Amino acid sequence: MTTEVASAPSVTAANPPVRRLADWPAADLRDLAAEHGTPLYVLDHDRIRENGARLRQAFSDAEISYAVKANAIGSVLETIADTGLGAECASAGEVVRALDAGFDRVRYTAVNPPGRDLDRVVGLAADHDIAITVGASDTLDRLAERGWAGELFVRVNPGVGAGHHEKVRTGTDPKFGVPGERVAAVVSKATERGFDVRGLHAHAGSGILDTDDLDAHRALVARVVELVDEVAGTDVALDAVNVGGGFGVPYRETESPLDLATLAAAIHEALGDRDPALGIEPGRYLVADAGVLVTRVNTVKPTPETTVVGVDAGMTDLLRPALYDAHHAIRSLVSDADERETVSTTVVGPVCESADALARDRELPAPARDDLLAVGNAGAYGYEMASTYNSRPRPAVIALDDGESRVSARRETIDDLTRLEADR
Ligand SMILES: Cc1ncc(COP(=O)(O)O)c(C=O)c1O
Ligand SMILES: N[C@@H](CCCC[NH3+])C(=O)O
Repeated sequence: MTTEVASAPSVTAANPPVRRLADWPAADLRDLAAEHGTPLYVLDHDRIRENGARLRQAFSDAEISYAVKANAIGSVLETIADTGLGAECASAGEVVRALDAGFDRVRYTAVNPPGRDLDRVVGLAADHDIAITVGASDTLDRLAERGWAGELFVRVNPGVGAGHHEKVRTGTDPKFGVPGERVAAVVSKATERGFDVRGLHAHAGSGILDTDDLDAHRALVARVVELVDEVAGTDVALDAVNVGGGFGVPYRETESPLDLATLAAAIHEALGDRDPALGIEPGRYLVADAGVLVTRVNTVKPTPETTVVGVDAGMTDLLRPALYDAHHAIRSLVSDADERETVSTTVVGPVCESADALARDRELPAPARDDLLAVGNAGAYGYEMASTYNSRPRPAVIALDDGESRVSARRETIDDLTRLEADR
């Protein structure tokens, strides 16, 4: 079903590098909540296209693959596939969903891949453009056993980690990538086995925003280049490097957006006079500010420390605050917000865990029962990391597209929760 919305959230010709929560029209979000209930994810596909356009402009010479893990809803994937980007996938499930959505180029980054995933991806590669990135010598053996002879990247552990939280700094975590001193040996093994080794891959982490961390991008590229040179010493010429994703977006009002042109220049400078085919694989950057989570206030409880505002979305809908202490902007959608006094609040969900808070110590117009609140930057790693813990059905997802809204994912029901269980 499609519904007209009064006005699509502002899509300006200028394509600003950031869209703040305040830029979303409250009346439209209230209408959508009235029609579809809460909690509700709203994803603006026009904004996703804008984010893609800025990336393509800054990295016009690079192969850009969308990291599907940021948001794998079919309608989002279709929108991104239509812009001509490729897909970076972390599992066979993501590969299948990306191909179904129409991506014609897939990069599968196999992290400790289950055999079932390798079987599926190798099977699909017979008919599709799929390259596989391996981060362990064992994965080469397991691919050879399956008769794989396609395009391959070797993921290196760059020893350079960056990102918004220690749990997302993969570049220094030995779980990810081949250690530097083993890279040349793994590349020669892959070549001897007859794989079409295209190049090296590295990823520093996720949510890299500030200026210091641009240095992390430079250091990562410099390390990859060093390893490409080392491999060249063994007479294998690599013609591509993929420097991963991790491009951050501002979650706080005080943060500035990443300057993509500066980032692209830093990467090119670090590549030096070599001219390998450059690949990048951003996820968050495409979808984060294209999404909000709309939630309704159920309880308001004044306490000596704070006003506890109980809403109907929690860590099962948006895990990031509980998992990473991530900051998401939060805003009242009531029409008389300006007339209310401001109070200090802690916004909590309905889950039986003290980690279940969406925001702590936030000033909000005094919330009342049934008010609607919006949580910003919910388009990346939001619905994707939702769970049914506490037997809570997952929220619905609405797409805004060219002035219309449609359901991208229906609200899960309590009956859905038991659909995998055997008959008793
Ligand atoms: C290998 C790889 N590529 C790309 C990404 C996308 O990261 P982001 O969404 O921060 O751009 C990730 C996630 O951190 C990743 O692990
Ligand atoms: N899930 C993380 C990003 C991790 C990306 C995967 N390597 C987040 O919400 O910030």
